[in-house]
Amino acid sequence: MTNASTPLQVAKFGGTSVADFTALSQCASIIVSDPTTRVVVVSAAAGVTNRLVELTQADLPNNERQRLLKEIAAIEYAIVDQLSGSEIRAAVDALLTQMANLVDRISHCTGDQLAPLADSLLSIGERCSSLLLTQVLKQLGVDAVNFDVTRVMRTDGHHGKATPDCASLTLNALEQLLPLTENQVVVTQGFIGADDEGNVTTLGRGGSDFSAALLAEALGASALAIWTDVNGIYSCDPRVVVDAKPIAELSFSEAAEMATFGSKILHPATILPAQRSQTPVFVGCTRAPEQGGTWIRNHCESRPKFRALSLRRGQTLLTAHSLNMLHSQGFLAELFAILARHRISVDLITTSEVSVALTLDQTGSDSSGRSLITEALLEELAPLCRVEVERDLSLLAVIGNHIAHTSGIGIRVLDAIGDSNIRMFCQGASAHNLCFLVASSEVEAITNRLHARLLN
Ligand SMILES: Nc1ncnc2c1ncn2[C@@H]1O[C@H](COP(=O)(O)OP(=O)(O)O)[C@@H](O)[C@H]1O
Ligand SMILES: N[C@@H](CC(=O)OP(=O)(O)O)C(=O)O
Repeated sequence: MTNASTPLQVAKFGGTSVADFTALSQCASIIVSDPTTRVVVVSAAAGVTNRLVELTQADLPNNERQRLLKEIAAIEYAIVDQLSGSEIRAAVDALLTQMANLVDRISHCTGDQLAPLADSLLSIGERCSSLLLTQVLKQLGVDAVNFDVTRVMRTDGHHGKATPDCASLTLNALEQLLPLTENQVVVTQGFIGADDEGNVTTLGRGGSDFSAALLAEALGASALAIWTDVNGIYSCDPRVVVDAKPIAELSFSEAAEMATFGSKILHPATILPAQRSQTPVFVGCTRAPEQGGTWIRNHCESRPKFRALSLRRGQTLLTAHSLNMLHSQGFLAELFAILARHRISVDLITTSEVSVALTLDQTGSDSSGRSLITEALLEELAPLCRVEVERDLSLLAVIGNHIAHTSGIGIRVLDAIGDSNIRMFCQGASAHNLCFLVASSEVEAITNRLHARLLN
């Protein structure tokens, strides 16, 4: 643990915050404005990880491959061109050469070799950003050092969605990273780690928030700041509800519910380490830090009945039908064991006498972007039950406090849903949310009606 008299803040900057030279300069001025910011975690520049994900496909046509490589190089060199010194250009050259070599190896590889190469390739975006931000800071006269996070972020070997080993991370971070913070600002990468053998792993899409929260916990940080493209957490995604309101203060449990139910602003796993270590989390806008943002803490003054709406698109409803389920024991255990073998965790669940409907947890979904429902899974389920899969659904969650114990909520929610068809409705497991699945084509209209009725 750090000494309480020398507070250390971890700041994380997301993709849009490191997208170009102007954005990086804004990150630098935020870092400089608070001398307690000693550890900085960065994501890949906006659009880079999406392109790298496309490049992980072994069968991508060569012209597509070349186009994507050029687009990534253009993003990184547009920043390098604004920096002085030949060393930074040489360092970026080396990373981009490594990227091209990995893409070439991926195009010739099959089976099990693909996943480790894909993670090494995905790591290039974050590696470029940390190099570039370090240089921007140095040019401002800040003593900054680029730190390879794979030295400390130990994970299991599950490529694409690796699980961090918090005990190893803490030991490594206290030994190798913390001492550097005494005299320098340490700039490092989110999203990536390494297994016991040193192979690069990734924590799942959007995983940089999670990396930053884990590092903050490991270092005993006084606060974690998540800098992004909005000035805090709103009562709903402002891209969906234009009159969504910023929230000044949230409790850890409210923020965790929001993140879990799809508020993209925070990776779903971010709150857990912060809550465990009681590290306050600030969310603010890199472009406009003076506007303030949202503080997430253990206790907060207000505990409104309705706090926010979260929506998660791209949901898949899997319904397993089997007459063997009727009055039998162990059917669900068998079903869940198969799902567990395929590393799928179940999100929502409802049952009838002969069927069980469930949605799959896409928390920090696999970096490859592949569907969780694979042919191998369906083959294994076939002898147990008939499976029906429905796609293009969205999950809408009402997040608040003591919702389960408040009369009259159901009617208000159903009234806002109107004539639309609901594919699943869940309430009761948590006292603080109520959620339902609807067709994706209708979710925005329903969200706006619900926001107007419950949150305006
Ligand atoms: N409740 C919410 N409040 C604020 N932003 C939200 C919310 N839900 C979703 N978002 C979206 O999250 C985006 C920021 O997340 P993300 O794009 O992952 O940022 P970054 O790249 O900085 O990590 C915002 O632009 C906003 O559209
Ligand atoms: N670059 C990774 C990790 C990440 O967290 O990015 P962002 O902070 O921009 O959401 C991704 O796009 O998944």
